[in-house]
Amino acid sequence: MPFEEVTQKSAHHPKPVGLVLQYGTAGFRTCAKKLDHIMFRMGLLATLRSKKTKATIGVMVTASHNPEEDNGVKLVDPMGEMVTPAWEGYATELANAEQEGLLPTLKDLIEREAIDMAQEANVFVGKDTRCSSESLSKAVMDGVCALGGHYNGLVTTPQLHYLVCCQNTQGRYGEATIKGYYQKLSQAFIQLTKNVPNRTDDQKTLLVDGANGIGALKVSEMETYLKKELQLSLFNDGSSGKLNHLCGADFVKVQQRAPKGVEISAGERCCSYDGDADRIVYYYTDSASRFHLLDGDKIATLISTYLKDLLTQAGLDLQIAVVQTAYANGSSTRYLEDVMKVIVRCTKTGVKHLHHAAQEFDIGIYFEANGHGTVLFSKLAEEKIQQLARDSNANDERKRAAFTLHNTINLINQTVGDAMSDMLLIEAVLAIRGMTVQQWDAIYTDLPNRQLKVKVADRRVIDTTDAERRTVRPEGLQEAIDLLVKKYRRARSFVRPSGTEDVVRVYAEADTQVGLRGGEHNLPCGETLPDRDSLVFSQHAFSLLYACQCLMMICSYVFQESADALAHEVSLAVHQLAGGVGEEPKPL
Ligand SMILES: CC(=O)N[C@H]1[C@@H](OP(=O)(O)O)O[C@H](CO)[C@@H](O)[C@@H]1O
Ligand SMILES: [Mg+2]
Repeated sequence: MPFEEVTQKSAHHPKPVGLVLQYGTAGFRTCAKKLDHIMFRMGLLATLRSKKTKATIGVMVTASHNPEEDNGVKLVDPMGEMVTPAWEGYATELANAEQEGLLPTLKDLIEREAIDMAQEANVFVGKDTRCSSESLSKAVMDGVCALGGHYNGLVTTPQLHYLVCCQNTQGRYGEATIKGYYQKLSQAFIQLTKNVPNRTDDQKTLLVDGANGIGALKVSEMETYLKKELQLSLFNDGSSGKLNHLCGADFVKVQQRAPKGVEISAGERCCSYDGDADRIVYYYTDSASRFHLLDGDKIATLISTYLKDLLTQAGLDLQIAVVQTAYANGSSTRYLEDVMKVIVRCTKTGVKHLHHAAQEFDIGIYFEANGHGTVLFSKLAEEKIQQLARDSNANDERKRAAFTLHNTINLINQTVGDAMSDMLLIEAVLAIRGMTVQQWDAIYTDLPNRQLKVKVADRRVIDTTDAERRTVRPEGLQEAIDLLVKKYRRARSFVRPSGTEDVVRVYAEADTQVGLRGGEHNLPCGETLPDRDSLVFSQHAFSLLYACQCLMMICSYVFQESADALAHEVSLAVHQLAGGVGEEPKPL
């Protein structure tokens, strides 16, 4: 009986009494030391899910952008998507059963789901480069072995999703090997860029910050397949630095500055992956050394502009939508709705929510502002594109557009956001449209924004609604936020409990000086800007150019200061009304 083996093996992976963890935004995630029993149990659960679905299931051991000391685990369903919500619930039940309750919980689950235990099981296990991932993935394998078969390997999260999908579609999505993944993506990239006239060396080179993680390893493996059509300068490749430390997509996005360890010259195109390479952000510095970030919102805009134009050229009537979360910059939403006239949806944070919403459209482009996203094509959309590419009566322009769309589909990892696939797509789009990173950046201007974290005793006291844009609990918090937001123009702020860290996240954006305290505003370099009144009166003394430059600088710092001030004030409200622990948040 397999249950005897479960009992025997689970004794090697004991649960610390009383420890309660929840399957959150991206599975279980916490300090690696607390996860051994969770891994074993997720091995068991994945095997049951495999028996239930009669398909290969994936288990990924990673804590993505979290610090090196953390780890985590999440399950991947047969088509490469996140595990279905009911099974997230089972995961939490199984994880929290005390040692003696494990077997009854397992048996109860088998009964509820009517699982045929004689059915074969197949589980792919992936892991990132964290030190703890080695032993934790072995714990998963122990769980799998107690009930079924396995696969093991060092892969990025999106590679695992891809492998699972290929395996369960009998190769229709691609070959279920890492080599197959590199070949599929590289061939599509080469096809897309081969006819681009005058692609300069600048367009063919890109700086990549690998966050000292698995993405660095894997992107250098892929480079040979790209046949010099894209040449990468890889930084933070894991040879010396620490995973995600002062580098990687999350650091760059949240800190709004370049990562450590990357030598950037003015105007050079750079990108950063996160720790498991399912996110990407781009950036550059201008000639005045100012940092410019191109995040998930800018990526979504670039890709939707590209796809919309291709559909027009192809004469295909397919509905495009962009899915965002509350973290999307207000300027991006406005641009997409008002200028591009595409449908925009807002969902809760977490890729599973965005992915689900994107599936409702012919072409659903989803990106979290942090750079996690991809594009989904419905079956109908893919068929229409294929048909047109084969149609001998269609004119050359339409057919060319259909071929380009077909190669674009092959370049995209539709199972989940994928830094490597997204990077190739962005590079192809920039090449095809002959755009520089500065031109891309200029499509719209981000509203200054700030993200902060507040420590509270129990973050579950915060309950949200309206895709997390408003709080319903604790009492008085939303009213306080509303009052604070009113002090600023074009301002927006919301708070929500994180699903991956023990903090409450605060987001604020604003574009106006209204509500700022008067007096001096200090630049980061320590210089003092004149206050508003003296600026107005002293304009006569300035040359026009100098006045404009000065004004632009002031605007940029003052606007940023509004976003910072609002974020700080909202953090204080959270601290006061939601059980903040430790010192009150300090102004930035
Ligand atoms: C503001 C933010 O970036 N939140 C991230 C973060 O979730 P939180 O629930 O906010 O901790 O990690 C998730 C998993 O990687 C990612 O999907 C999400 O976008
Ligand atoms: Mg990640």
